Amino acid sequence: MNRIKTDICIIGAGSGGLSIASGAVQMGADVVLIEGHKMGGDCLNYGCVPSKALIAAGKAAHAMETGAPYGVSPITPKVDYGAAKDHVAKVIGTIAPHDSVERFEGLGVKVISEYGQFISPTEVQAGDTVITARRFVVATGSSPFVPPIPGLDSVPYETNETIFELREKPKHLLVIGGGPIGMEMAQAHRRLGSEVTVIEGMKALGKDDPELAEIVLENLRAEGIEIAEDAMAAEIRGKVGAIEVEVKDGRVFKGSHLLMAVGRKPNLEKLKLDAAGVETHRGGVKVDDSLRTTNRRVYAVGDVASPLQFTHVAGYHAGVVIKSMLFGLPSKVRVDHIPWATYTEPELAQVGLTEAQARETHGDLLEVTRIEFSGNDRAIAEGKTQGLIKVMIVKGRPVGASIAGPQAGELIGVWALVIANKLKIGAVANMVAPYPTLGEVNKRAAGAYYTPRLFDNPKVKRIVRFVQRWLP
Ligand SMILES: Cc1cc2nc3c(=O)[nH]c(=O)nc-3n(C[C@H](O)[C@H](O)[C@H](O)COP(=O)(O)OP(=O)(O)OC[C@H]3O[C@@H](n4cnc5c(N)ncnc54)[C@H](O)[C@@H]3O)c2cc1C
Ligand SMILES: NC(=O)c1ccc[n+]([C@@H]2O[C@H](COP(=O)([O-])OP(=O)(O)OC[C@H]3O[C@@H](n4cnc5c(N)ncnc54)[C@H](O)[C@@H]3O)[C@@H](O)[C@H]2O)c1
Repeated sequence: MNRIKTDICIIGAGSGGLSIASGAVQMGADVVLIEGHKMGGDCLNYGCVPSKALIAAGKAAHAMETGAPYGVSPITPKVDYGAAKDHVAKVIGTIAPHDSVERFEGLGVKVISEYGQFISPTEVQAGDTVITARRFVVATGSSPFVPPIPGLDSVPYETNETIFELREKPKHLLVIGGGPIGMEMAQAHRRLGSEVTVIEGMKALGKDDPELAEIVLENLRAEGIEIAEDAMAAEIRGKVGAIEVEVKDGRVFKGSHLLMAVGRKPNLEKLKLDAAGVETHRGGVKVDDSLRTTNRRVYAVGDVASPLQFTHVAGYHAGVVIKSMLFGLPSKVRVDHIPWATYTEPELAQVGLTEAQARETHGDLLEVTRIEFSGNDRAIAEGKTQGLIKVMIVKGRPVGASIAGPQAGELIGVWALVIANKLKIGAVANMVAPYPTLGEVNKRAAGAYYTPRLFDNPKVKRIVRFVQRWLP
């Protein structure tokens, strides 16, 4: 057995583990990084990167069919689904060197390509190496949750770990789960020429503001995607090419392929956390607000420790634990400033509280400004006027923002900045936005806060009339 002593041992080389490894080693710590499968984790190999690449292929196809309003004759694109998957693989391949063993070893990290498991509160074994470390980080991510729906064990199905390698275009894709994975994949496949049915047990895009989610769902339906809500999958039957999903109320949906997208389960099995005295709960590793587990030497970050399962959250966690592990400084996580975006078209993005959450927390103190994209000149020029931004404001400070519309994922950045730094709404209202940009909706949403205060205010009118009388 080889033995290594190090400052920091990280288990899992996905978004969280890689960020910690590169940060810690470049600041002078000795770092061991253990990865049992693919460097880059879910985001690079089975998540964000391939999904956005497939969405890009779908957009290219969709553009060919929707040129008429611009004077460009629409044509039905000839989609080579396999070639679209080549594009996906190429994108992964382009980004992969950044997350590779070679790059990390070049930075000075010792990378071990094995699964790791705790053998004591201060030791992890990976293959034939035992690592003793001052601090450990569990960054093992999550995997697709596949519920025990009767019949599913005898029917072929895809998950996010297999769909990006599928080469034959599904004639009719059934998607169980109307969350971000389900809806992004539904639209990409529809645009690439598959029929698509989404079967959602409750409300599709249910974690977002329902009014804004509806704008997206309306557009997806208009593109030909069938979205069945209140449709909890109860039984699955059939074989490749002929699959049936029966939902609780007896409705039956038929398709050729099935994608399971009903949420995630934390990757805990291989870790033997008991040996380290690290406790878990249903959602993953139990952590305090410094991301420390019940063993104070062990931290946990990213999907394995967070209900907010996003790459940027894993990256944010990395910063929090680096501060604590490397400098021994107090460091706590916040969740109120975490944005997210779903990359359908139109996109759907959120930071802070939704209107309903803000109403519940702040009651009558809440003011909500609303601006539709239909009044934005750039949106009009591009023919993308479907969209709405809402900003939730309490005593002059935004506590949440929700956007459905073109590039909502980019536009939410301004509100993420404002909420992270607890800025006043005036910070956005005072900004000069270049014309004509979609970003002007942010400024207009901030300006709308002042509209009743300035334009519908008799006191302001009296003052202006008074000053005008005396001005030379
Ligand atoms: C289809 C899809 C699309 C997504 N799109 C987005 C998006 O657009 N934007 C966004 O922000 N997020 C997106 N996500 C979520 C994002 O991928 C995750 O939040 C992110 O990857 C979590 O990072 P992580 O470091 O916690 O885990 P991961 O990236 O999953 O990395 C964990 C790593 O640990 C390894 N591992 C597990 N157990 C062990 C062990 N015992 N020993 C050694 N190694 C181990 C795994 O092999 C894996 O490589 C998407 C997810 C999916 C599935
Ligand atoms: N753009 C992004 O940032 C992005 C994209 C994809 C995934 N992700 C991350 O991955 C996570 C997982 O995504 P997801 O879409 O798998 O999960 P999710 O939990 O967000 O959505 C799953 C959906 O499946 C439904 N469901 C559960 N059981 C069902 C059943 N038996 N029949 C029908 N419907 C059922 C749920 O009601 C829910 O709406 C997300 O929460 C997010 O953190 C992010």
